[in-house]
Amino acid sequence: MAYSGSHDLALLRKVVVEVVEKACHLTSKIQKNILHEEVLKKEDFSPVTIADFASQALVGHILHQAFPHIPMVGEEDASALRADPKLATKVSDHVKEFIADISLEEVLGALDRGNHPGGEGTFWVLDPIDGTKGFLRKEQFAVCLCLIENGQVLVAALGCPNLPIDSALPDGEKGCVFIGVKGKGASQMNISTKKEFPICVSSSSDASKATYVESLESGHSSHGRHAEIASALGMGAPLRMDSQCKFGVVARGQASLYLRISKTPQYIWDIAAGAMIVEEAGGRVTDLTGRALQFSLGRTVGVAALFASNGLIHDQVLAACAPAEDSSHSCFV
Ligand SMILES: Nc1ncnc2c1ncn2[C@@H]1O[C@H](COP(=O)(O)O)[C@@H](OP(=O)(O)O)[C@H]1O
Ligand SMILES: [Mg+2]
Ligand SMILES: [Mg+2]
Ligand SMILES: [Mg+2]
Repeated sequence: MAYSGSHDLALLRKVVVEVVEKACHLTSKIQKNILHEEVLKKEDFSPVTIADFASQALVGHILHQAFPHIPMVGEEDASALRADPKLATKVSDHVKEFIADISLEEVLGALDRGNHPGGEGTFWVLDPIDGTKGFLRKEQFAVCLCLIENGQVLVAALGCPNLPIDSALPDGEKGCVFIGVKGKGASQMNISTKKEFPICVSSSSDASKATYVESLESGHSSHGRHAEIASALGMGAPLRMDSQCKFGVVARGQASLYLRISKTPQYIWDIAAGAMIVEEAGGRVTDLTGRALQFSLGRTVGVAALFASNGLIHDQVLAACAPAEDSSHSCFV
């Protein structure tokens, strides 16, 4: 459906793509030589690195300069860095490679811009590195940014520096950005050449011939439950990868289904940008009961289990999910 609000979507798209590209360059550079002491453990034992912090500071600062009145929901904040001045300086030095005159205090302030609670209204949603575990394994990760207005994603970009541009050439050139604009479709851009082309989901309506994709980390979603659903549909083995690259892979038709049956309510920064890009590419994203995801509930989407498909096989997947699904997976609000 065409957007009829007051935002200039073309301008937003330009800024979103440029800032995500910058964050891809920054994070890729850090990924090559990341040191053990540059990785912290959060309270939930998940890792966070200087690259996550630097990426959020860079994106937060640039967006604040361009759109001072739009707040941001971001995964990270500056509290760990305020307690560790040496690490804070490292982060700041990386950001300075892109914004020469930024001060340490501005870097920390830009990071803390991610503390917005979400809900109704207009705000950015940023995952400065999605798939930090993949990032540390030198595998897939994504910089994920979108703008949400009253629960609707207007513009989204997924920067995937390590994803092969052509899925038929897994050892070929890597680095693409998936882009979605409300009502205008989705595209894939090559990070180095800037060449861009429209993408669409696969046209296969035969679930038994479909490829599905899931997290590489078995602790992030239930590989066992996914396998039961895949088996009921007659699907083969999954493709596994970290991060919202999985949404990109569905959006460009490389896979027809992304299953994410988790036990905890999913954060909007892990889902919103990728889900919108799949929908703009012609696919569908819902919880396991077929309800659309909600991005106006706060910092989570309220549900722990969801899937993205090419649309054509969506009802078949819903039917396969239905019999054994534990209702506690479906809604937490
Ligand atoms: N136990 C868990 N259950 C569900 N999701 C989890 C999880 N632990 C971490 N995550 C989320 O899974 C995301 C990575 O997903 P994936 O497995 O698809 O790469 C993480 O994003 P970050 O890497 O940004 O922290 C984190 O938010
Ligand atoms: Mg994290
Ligand atoms: Mg994430
Ligand atoms: Mg993250």
